[in-house]
Amino acid sequence: MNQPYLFILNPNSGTSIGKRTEVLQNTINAFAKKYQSTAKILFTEERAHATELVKENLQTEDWKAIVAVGGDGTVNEVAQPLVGLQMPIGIVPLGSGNGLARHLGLPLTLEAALKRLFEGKAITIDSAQVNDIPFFCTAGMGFDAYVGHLFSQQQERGLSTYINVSFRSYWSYKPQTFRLNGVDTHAFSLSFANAGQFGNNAWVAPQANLQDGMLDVCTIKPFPKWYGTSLAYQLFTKQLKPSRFIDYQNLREAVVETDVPPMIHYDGEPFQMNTTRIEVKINPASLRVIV
Ligand SMILES: Nc1ncnc2c1ncn2[C@@H]1O[C@H](COP(=O)(O)OP(=O)(O)OP(=O)(O)O)[C@@H](O)[C@H]1O
Repeated sequence: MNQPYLFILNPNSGTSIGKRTEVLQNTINAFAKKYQSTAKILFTEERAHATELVKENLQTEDWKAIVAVGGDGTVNEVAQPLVGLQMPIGIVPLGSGNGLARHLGLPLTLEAALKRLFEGKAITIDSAQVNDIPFFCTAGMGFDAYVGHLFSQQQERGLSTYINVSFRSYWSYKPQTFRLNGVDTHAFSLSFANAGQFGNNAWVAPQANLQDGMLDVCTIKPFPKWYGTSLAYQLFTKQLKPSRFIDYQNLREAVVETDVPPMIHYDGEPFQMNTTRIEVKINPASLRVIV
């Protein structure tokens, strides 16, 4: 028998996990059996529960990997306790955006993702943190954080809800001023990219590399409304590049100061900071992930 796998499923991720828990469990067990392994399957019950489940179960067996079944928020919660450890995370990307999985080129359907998991190899990637909150895909302030906040308040998740919320927010959102490494920066959004995309193939930093020990910091400056369509086109065709509205910096760390504590997002999860000084930094080669 091969080493067992621990699966953590978030029934709230994406649009389908909660509706087909039995099928998911049966499929995971069938794959484990096919690869002469076993699977322990646990479901999260609330926000942050995945992190607790990983901590409680980390030492109970000689796991081959701990697998997040869900979106970037679930990956974040499962990965947090694995930073700096040899234990790899596996990803079955059944969330709404699946930014990290898409960047890594992982399959997005259940069967294909499980096949890759059981046949894949572990690589080591960078992780990052915003103050003391780890993130693995992207974090940011401004428009992205605002959309993340509104998205989290919707009943339905999934891509269509995300587009709807983004489109509605676009008309009312007012750019803000951030002091980025001592420089006053009036911005529509400020994004810190470990991976290159927010999810749903919205590539905010197409050049981002998960193994270069650097963050790609993307400032989208305030732009006229007519530029919005062109910006969206560039974002979704992986063609965003420096221009009079877009600025990139390649940094190991950044300090952002604001007048009032900002709303941020980390891996799409909205979070209201309680401080006006935000430090973002990269932790090179700190997470093993099966690809
Ligand atoms: N049982 C649960 N009930 C409600 N919310 C939960 C539960 N378990 C976890 N959560 C929360 O669900 C949220 C969404 O999870 P996740 O990010 O994986 O899905 P998603 O937003 O659909 O996908 P993505 O982040 O890729 O767009 C996270 O904030 C997570 O903490």
